[in-house]
Amino acid sequence: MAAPPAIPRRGLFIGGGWREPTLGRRIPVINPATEDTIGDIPAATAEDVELAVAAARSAFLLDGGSRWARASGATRAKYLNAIAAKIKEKISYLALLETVDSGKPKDEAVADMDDVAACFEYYAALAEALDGKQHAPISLPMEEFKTYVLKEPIGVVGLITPWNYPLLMATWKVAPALAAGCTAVLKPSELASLTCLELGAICEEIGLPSGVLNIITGLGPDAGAPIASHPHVDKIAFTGSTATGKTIMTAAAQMVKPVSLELGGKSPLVIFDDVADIDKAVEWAMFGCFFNGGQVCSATSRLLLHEKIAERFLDRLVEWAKNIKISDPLEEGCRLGSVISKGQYEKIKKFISTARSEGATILHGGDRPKNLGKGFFIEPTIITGVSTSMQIWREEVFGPVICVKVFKTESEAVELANDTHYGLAGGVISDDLERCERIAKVIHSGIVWINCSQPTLVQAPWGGNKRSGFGRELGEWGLENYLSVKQVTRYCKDELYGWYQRPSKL
Ligand SMILES: NC(=O)c1ccc[n+]([C@@H]2O[C@H](COP(=O)([O-])OP(=O)(O)OC[C@H]3O[C@@H](n4cnc5c(N)ncnc54)[C@H](O)[C@@H]3O)[C@@H](O)[C@H]2O)c1
Ligand SMILES: C[N+](C)(C)CC=O
Repeated sequence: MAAPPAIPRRGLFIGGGWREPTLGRRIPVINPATEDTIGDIPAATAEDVELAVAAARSAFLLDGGSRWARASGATRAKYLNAIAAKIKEKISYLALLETVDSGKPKDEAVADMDDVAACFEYYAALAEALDGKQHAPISLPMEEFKTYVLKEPIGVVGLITPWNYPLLMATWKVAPALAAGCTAVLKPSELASLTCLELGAICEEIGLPSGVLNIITGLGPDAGAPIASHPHVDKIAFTGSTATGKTIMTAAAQMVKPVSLELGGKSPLVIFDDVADIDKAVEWAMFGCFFNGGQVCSATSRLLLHEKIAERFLDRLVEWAKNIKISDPLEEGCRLGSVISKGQYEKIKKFISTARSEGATILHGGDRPKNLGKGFFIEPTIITGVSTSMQIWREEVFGPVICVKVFKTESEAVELANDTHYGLAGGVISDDLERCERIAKVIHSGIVWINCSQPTLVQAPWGGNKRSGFGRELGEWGLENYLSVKQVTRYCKDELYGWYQRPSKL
């Protein structure tokens, strides 16, 4: 088993340096796999947010913006590539920190850190490409005007992120925001902030200009809310629960501040009877809801099985689920770690007991694994006998819990797939590709996977519809989130425009 890493004691990262929170408060860091307190993080309040926003604003405006906001994209790209290089250099350490902070298996944390570095590199390339996209001419049907477009950074952005992929979800915002020329205040989740604070240390090491990225840790209402309502924060990008998303949108609305919201989900995975290889489909169903302990916004937690394969499929699913290595996430080969916190553990247990009391069947799991007396571990859980009015069908669990329904026809499958207020993702597994394409068009979601579940590609747009939020991260859409489009129009004839009559010369 890998040795647990040393936990650094960090302050808030503001204006390129470290400072203790104004009120001196700190929040304990608990390793969810052992329940041990392993360190603490600063608990920022509105006073610290003031300092961070002021640092970000002055970095945005410094020297007329020539140091950052109006520097060439190529200049900013050098910093983003330098951050990526440092992440790669420290990958094992960062992955171990993420593991003990979040409870996710070490192998998953390593993959997350790879994705973090790749995301910084990707947006470095887009920052460079942005230089060539400035002054793009607009074709006009007249000659007296010439128009071109500038893409400018929105300003100071507030980035508020969740705990399930702590550094990766922060990176999905930080990398494009900095590539665009914005300056930022990042507020990661109080439940997992360690790697985000290390990002501050990396920015310091590579010499990122002071104030370009500020990192404030603390509770949502104390440190997140003042960012959302701050008059000098020009945009909020938020990933988290639908409930918090609504609060943030309400606060931002008071200043007509733009927001992008990546919220929760209850995504379907539809599996047809024509699949030749049942095990291949079973593995994707597992990946869709047990990866990261099911604490994935896009988890395909509603499994829809064609009646002809349902029994066979569920038998195999249970066999595969029994075979998952559940252990301390630092152990080699671990494939299911603990969930993030005691609160989340209890919430998931409550979802399972409510499903049981509403008449569903717990086909597999539902409890703490017998070999693990400590830590917030829950077995991979498969629930059948579900009706569409049950809580387990309607609400996001954010844990390793799949609920299953059986369908007879393609149209019934589509109706069930769309029977949700959410609209983040969905998947279909069938050997009939025409059918897959047909279903991809009619699932109401921002993402559809065919013959898989969960691949996340930095080049492709990510985001949802309905109560899963709006706006798209990743790809070129992720950069547009942080850019404002300005038209510049010039009158270019020597003559008068000629609308008003020239007064006679005296
Ligand atoms: N759509 C996506 O891409 C995506 C990705 C990851 C997670 N999520 C969603 O995130 C949720 C789980 O994450 P969570 O429990 O950290 O969510 P959460 O809403 O509890 O917290 C998210 C962030 O908001 C902050 N916050 C809380 N209250 C606040 C307030 N009043 N004002 C400002 N900030 C506040 C928290 O401190 C945290 O940093 C799930 O619903 C999941 O689906 C979505
Ligand atoms: C997209 N993903 C899976 C990395 C994070 C969503 O929770």
